[in-house]
Amino acid sequence: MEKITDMKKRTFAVDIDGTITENGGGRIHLDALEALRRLTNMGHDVIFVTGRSSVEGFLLSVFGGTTKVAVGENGGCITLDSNDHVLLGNIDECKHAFNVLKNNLKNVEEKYVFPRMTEVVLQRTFDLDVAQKILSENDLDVILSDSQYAYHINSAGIDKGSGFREIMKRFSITSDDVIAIGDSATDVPLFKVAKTSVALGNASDAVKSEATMTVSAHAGDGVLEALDKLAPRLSEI
Ligand SMILES: O=C(O)COP(=O)(O)O
Ligand SMILES: [Mg+2]
Repeated sequence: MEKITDMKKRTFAVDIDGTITENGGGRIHLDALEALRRLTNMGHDVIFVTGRSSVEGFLLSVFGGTTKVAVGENGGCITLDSNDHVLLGNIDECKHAFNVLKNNLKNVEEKYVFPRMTEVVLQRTFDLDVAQKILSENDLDVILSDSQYAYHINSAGIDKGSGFREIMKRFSITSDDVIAIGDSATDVPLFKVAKTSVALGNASDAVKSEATMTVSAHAGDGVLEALDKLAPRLSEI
């Protein structure tokens, strides 16, 4: 397992819900956030990549003291500053897919979240496989995914991996330098653009099988366990 003992700059691509939050309510695991701030102070980049809005991810980076850029909307939007957003997805085709689902399936309801510019966020109140079948029968080229907190309808080709690749292009980051940390299926595309990927203890076996390493602790405790394994020097500063 790779250890960060050299001072080569790394980029940590970190999920939010189920990764640095303590529970379904979104409360931040403060020790995990402090460890991520320490990594930033050491000269590494720590970038949140989330299914929440990119504004929430950006604000967390400001208040948390990590790198001031965020990928949100499950890869659909990047926020570079308070009024600088890069839209990578197209919300109209997501809204059309939502209406088709609503007309063909019971309990398809939007989730009340912060406003989205590129995707539709749904409550986890219907069978995902049945919904996927309806979308393909209607030739709707969108992605329906489950973060364990919400279902997301994103444009075709839009996921956390494509969103983070946009960051990598803009900041000349190579996969070798990326360490991805996450808990759910929506993080798997992000794992695939990283040389090192960590699935937390609360991740499913399917998600764990897609990561290069797993930890036993859940959420924020799992982030601390992973950083101890990857960056033992962290505790020395
Ligand atoms: O809003 C969600 O779907 C959960 O977001 P996450 O990608 O930070 O886990
Ligand atoms: Mg998550």
